This record gives sequence, C-alpha cells and structure tokens, in this order.
Amino acid sequence: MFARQLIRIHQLSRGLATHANPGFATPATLHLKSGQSFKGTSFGAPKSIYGETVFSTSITSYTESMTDPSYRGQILVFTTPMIGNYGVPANTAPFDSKDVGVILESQGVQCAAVIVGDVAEKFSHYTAVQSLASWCKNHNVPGITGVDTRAITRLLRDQGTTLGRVAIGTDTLLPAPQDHEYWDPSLENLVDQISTKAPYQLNPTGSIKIAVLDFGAKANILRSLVRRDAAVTVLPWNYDFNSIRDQFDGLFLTNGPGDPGHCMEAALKLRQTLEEWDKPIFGICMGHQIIGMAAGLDAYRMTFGNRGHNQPVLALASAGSIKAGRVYVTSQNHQYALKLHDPFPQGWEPFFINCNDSSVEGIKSTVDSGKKVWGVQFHPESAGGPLDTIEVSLISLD
Ligand SMILES: NC(=O)CC[C@H](N)C(=O)O
Repeated sequence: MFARQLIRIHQLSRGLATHANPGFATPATLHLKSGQSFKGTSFGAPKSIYGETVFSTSITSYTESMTDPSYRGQILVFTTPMIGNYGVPANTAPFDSKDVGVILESQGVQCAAVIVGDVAEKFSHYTAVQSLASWCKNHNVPGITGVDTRAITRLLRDQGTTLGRVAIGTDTLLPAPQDHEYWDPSLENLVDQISTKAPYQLNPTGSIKIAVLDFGAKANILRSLVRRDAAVTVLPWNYDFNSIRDQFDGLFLTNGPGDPGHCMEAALKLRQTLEEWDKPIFGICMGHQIIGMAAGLDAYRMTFGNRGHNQPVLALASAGSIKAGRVYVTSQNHQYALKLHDPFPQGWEPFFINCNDSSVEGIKSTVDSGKKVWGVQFHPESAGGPLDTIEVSLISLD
C-alpha cells in the first residue's frame, strides 16, 4: 500500500498521472481494421467512434491541430509522448480587421478522437482555462492515453493510414469490429459538411477584395488575409465564383478535409476561371489540389500522408522571397497529393517538392503563361508550425 502511495505521489509530482483513480480508470481500446488492438485508458468524452487513424509528428500546437477542420473524421495519434501540458486557452477573439472570432483554428474540436502516450492532467500556461481532457469532454470527443503511440505509428507508417475504432468503457468488452463495420470518412464529401452554407464578409472596409472558397478553412488563413488588410468574402466551396468575379482583386482556395475528388465540381468551375480571368489565384493544401485538378493534374491518395511541423520542401522555382534550390521547413496535414506529371500541363510548373518522399508540394503558372496562379501543399500560414514560408502568400508572379 505504501509503495502504491509513493508511486502515486511520484506520478502527481511529474504532472503526468494518467490514471487519476488507479483501479477505477475507464478502459479504452483502439482497434485497427488491419487487426491490431491497443488497450489504454479513456480521457475526454466517454463515447465510442469510428474514423481514419493518422499520426502527426508535431511536438506542440495540439490545440491548433485538433481544431483544424482538415482533421475531420480522423483519429489523431500524436507521436509526441506527452500531450496536454499547456492546457487549452479560451477560444474567443474579436471580429475586426485583425481577427476572425476565434483564437484556435475553428470553433470546436474537429478530429474524431485523439490518441496519446501520456495525457497531462496538470497543465500550466498563462492563457490556459482548462485541461485537454475537459476540453475533449466538452466537445464530445474521446481520447485514449497510456498506449504505445510509437508502435501504432510504426504500423501506420508501414501499412498506411488505417480505419479505426475507438471503443470506450463497456464497449471495450465487445470483440473488435468486423471489416464492414468500419466507417471510411474518405467516402464522404466532408467539405460539404464543414464549408460555410452562405457567403459572409470579414473586414469589409479592407483595401483589397479577396474572395475565399471555403473547403474547411483554418482560421489562421482568414486571419492572415484580414491582417494584411484584405476585405474577405468567404464563399461556400461550390459557389459560382465566375458570376461575381469582377468584384474581386483575387481568389483564394482554402485547406479542407477528405478526398479532393469529391470537389471536382469546384475544380471544373475553377477551370473556367483560369481560362477567362487573369487576376491572382492562390490555394493552400486542398486549395492547391483543386488548382492542380483544374490545371489538368491528377490527385492521388498517399500511403500515410504528411502530418507534422517538420516537413522539408525544396523550392524548384524562385518567386518573391522564395529561392530555387533552397529547402524550407513546413507545417503539413494532408493525405492526398498532386501527381508529378511529366511533362507538366502547358503553362504550369512544379514550385516545391517534398525532400522526404518527392511528392509535389507546390505548383505555379509559368511566367510566360500570363497568369498569376500558385498553390502549396504545405501550410505557409502555420498555426502551428514554422513560419519559414509565410511569405509564399505575398509573392508576385509578374
Ligand atoms: N489540409 C488539407 O487541406 C488537406 C487536403 C486533403 N484533405 C488531404 O488530406 O490531402
């Protein structure tokens, strides 16, 4: 008994205690469709869910990742051993020329569940108002702690992103689901679920008018635009931009969840825009994939995607402060990528390439095409991640 108390005191003093009530913690299991199961302890909402199991190598910014709408439908495994030690801030900001109403990347937690090695029950940060566990509970999102996230990551890295089931409490007593019971989010048009239903404006008196097609925008993308004094009109992902394009100085296409193939309608509309409109067009992640599809490139599903804040990309062309031949460290969260067609479609060239897996990380219109269109697979606006490529949004392709 004395030994158990000593262990408990040691756990509490480290701020790591996973099992607040030894013997009473709610069991939780992650089942993978490939047949493996990982047993741990529940934190967050006592709710069982299905999703697509992915891993992120980011060592910080769990709050930003979890509110990024591109993680919708995904069971997010953090490779960093301890998550939650700086808690969660209040998520409100003003709506003005500097901000977009939230501190984090959207109103709520977007991923389906989180899996961590060790959830920090104690948290400390001057902006923190609650723990990771209570935040998950408030947003009805389950978490599992006390599992070997390294083993899960090695599996996912070998076999690729895998459908999963998070079973909580008495559901852990049930056998692992049958193959047909797993839910595959990539079969759904998740963009249509998350995109704004009606147009709205931010910073309407801004000095340059930018239309934004919303595939599931991260707040920091919109925030980055308003902080540069853009008057931003956010449109549903499949809005007929061509019917209103004369009112705008530029078009931006955001990040978004799921398979870009579900957004072919947007790519076809954009193809017309590319043919008939010469103003700047820029896209990030899903937006970049849509620009590529409109340009005639194919998108494909990667084995395990790239998620983390340490992805090196090599610039193949110079533009603005970006120099060909230089490597930039970037923030990423994607499962799909554009194919490296050889030759590239007329009027287009690769802009960046991933140093680890050679996937296309950016495309741009060629200088002699007369267009000013570019897109990047990574997140130059960060939140979280490095700011190395922040100026990629400011380049001029004149
Ligand atoms: N962050 C994103 O926009 C991701 C784009 C797309 N859903 C993918 O997974 O590749």
